[in-house]
Amino acid sequence: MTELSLIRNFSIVAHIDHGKSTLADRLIQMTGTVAQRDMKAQLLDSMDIERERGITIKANTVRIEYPAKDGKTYILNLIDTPGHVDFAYEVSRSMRAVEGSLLVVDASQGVEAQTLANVYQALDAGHEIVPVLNKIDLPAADPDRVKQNIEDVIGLDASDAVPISAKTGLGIPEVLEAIVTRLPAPQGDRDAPLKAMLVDSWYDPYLGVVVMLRVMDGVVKKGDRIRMMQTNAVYGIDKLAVLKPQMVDIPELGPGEIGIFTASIKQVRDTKVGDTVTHERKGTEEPLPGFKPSVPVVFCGLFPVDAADFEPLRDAIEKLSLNDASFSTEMETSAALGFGFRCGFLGLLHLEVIRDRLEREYDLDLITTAPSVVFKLYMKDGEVRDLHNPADMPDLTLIDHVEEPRIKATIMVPDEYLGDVLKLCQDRRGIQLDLSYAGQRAMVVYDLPLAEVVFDFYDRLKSVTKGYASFDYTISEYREDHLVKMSILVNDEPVDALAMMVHRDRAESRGRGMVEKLKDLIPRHMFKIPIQAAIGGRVIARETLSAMRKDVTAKCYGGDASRKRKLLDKQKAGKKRMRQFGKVEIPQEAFISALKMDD
Ligand SMILES: Nc1nc2c(ncn2[C@@H]2O[C@H](COP(=O)(O)OP(=O)(O)OP(=O)(O)O)[C@@H](O)[C@H]2O)c(=O)[nH]1
Repeated sequence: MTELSLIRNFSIVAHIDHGKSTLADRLIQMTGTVAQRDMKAQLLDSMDIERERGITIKANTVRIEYPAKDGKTYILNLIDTPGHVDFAYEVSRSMRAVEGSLLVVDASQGVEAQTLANVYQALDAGHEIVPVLNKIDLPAADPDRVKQNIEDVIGLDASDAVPISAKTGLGIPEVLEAIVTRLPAPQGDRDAPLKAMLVDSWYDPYLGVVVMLRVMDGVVKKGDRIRMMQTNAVYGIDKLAVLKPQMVDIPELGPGEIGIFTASIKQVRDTKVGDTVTHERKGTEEPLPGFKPSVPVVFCGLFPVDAADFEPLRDAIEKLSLNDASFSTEMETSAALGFGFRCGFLGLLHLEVIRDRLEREYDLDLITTAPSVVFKLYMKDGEVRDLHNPADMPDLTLIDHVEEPRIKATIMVPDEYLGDVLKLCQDRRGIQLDLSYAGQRAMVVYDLPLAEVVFDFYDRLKSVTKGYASFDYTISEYREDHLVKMSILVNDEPVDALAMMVHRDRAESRGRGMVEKLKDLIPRHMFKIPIQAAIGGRVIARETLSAMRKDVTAKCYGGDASRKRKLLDKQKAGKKRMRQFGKVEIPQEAFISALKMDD
């Protein structure tokens, strides 16, 4: 057990690519936590295992021993927080497990949207903050400008910011001293009942569920029986360890300490980030305040291209959800796409990560239906329903009104692109809340409907700003708007996977856009195909795909058999990515492309 005054707990907050991982590696290396010659091998090893097992090894969560200039040896606990906005709630909880943060800002770039979002969370958690200016080895680095930028945009005193190069190692000793001298030691009472926060958890195929915790009060030992206060589940601790970054067993953890335990827990779902862990007997009465579970906000359907892949898809989804409590799934049947799953995600990135893993690691060909948010339906009979799938929208006459989730989005962008960004936000039904400048960069804050952002907002933002904008958001509230379900009919039959919720005022233009695109995306058939967009029974847009005249094999003159076969094989391969719908074949890209909005 370590004396409180010799412990420092911290996290690193940064915008993506500003050097958070490089700095963490450097801190580990400089303190000899991993022997110099093992450094590369070891960190790479754990990454290989990570890839191999498909699990997250918390490479950036580490306990470091640091002999400081004052002659004492300190324990520094660095905890890694998920970097993306989708996990904002979990980040904000895990921030409460530490007392301070290093704020890393790229000295050649300055403050970006995620710098802001992350630093605000650290400030909310009551952190002491040490600004660190990274990449000063770059010719473009301008530490003085970026110091000023931190003061202007964040309002944080940056006069004592530590200039470093995580790449060359310059300034790392100063960072270690700053952690000891400028960040506060934790507080806690060793004699009080056990109160610990569940900071993170992950599934390890060999150990089962691994739980990371931060002890606030009391002492936890190997063999103890503990209770999770939210779920009321009781477990016996099998293994208690600290991460250096490899697991090293430890007999007990006292106040201020951070470590991991295993306890024959089956699913990550049973461990809720932010929950309070106490002893089964003589535990604390009072859980840590402010617990709330994270809820999925973006839903989409995942269907196998080949119906025979349904079982493999089910297995893969089960495996992935073992390690991801925030990914929810249920079976879904679609007239157009057959059997699949309706899946819920914390946000768009979360969706992309899961879909990519299913396709890459499990080698599945998937059709993803348009992402949709959860709408709240206020029915005339007083009931309130959550609508996860536009295809399930009840008859309009039964509904009093519909509410949709809104977000508060912060976008930072160089001046010259501001006009395009404002137009993009305006086109997506945005309401401007704030506009300010820091040097050449503008910061705009918009209130936007999440539904308008879930599809291709990031892509559009990137392309109109040539990649120079940074973006971050938080969900703000549900609000009423005039929202209706738009159906798409191909050859007079509704294609449920293409149904979507739209704002009434935009329905015509969206419908027209959709049918025009579908006309290009659906190959011609031997007959004419009407493509329509409709609201209720009323058609709001219509296109007709004319019939094909020639047989594709006709130009083979019937003579060259091998060529003819090749052509047919090619068609067959193409078909793999097609879905038969009634008499019409719709290629899978139609389901995605048709929904992209062109502004
Ligand atoms: N020139 C220079 N490059 C650096 C320095 N620190 C980090 N980099 C580079 O910047 C890039 C991003 O660094 P990372 O440490 O991966 O950044 P990160 O913030 O952890 O990014 P994510 O892991 O993607 O969130 C890498 O290519 C690094 O090699 C530095 O001090 N100088």
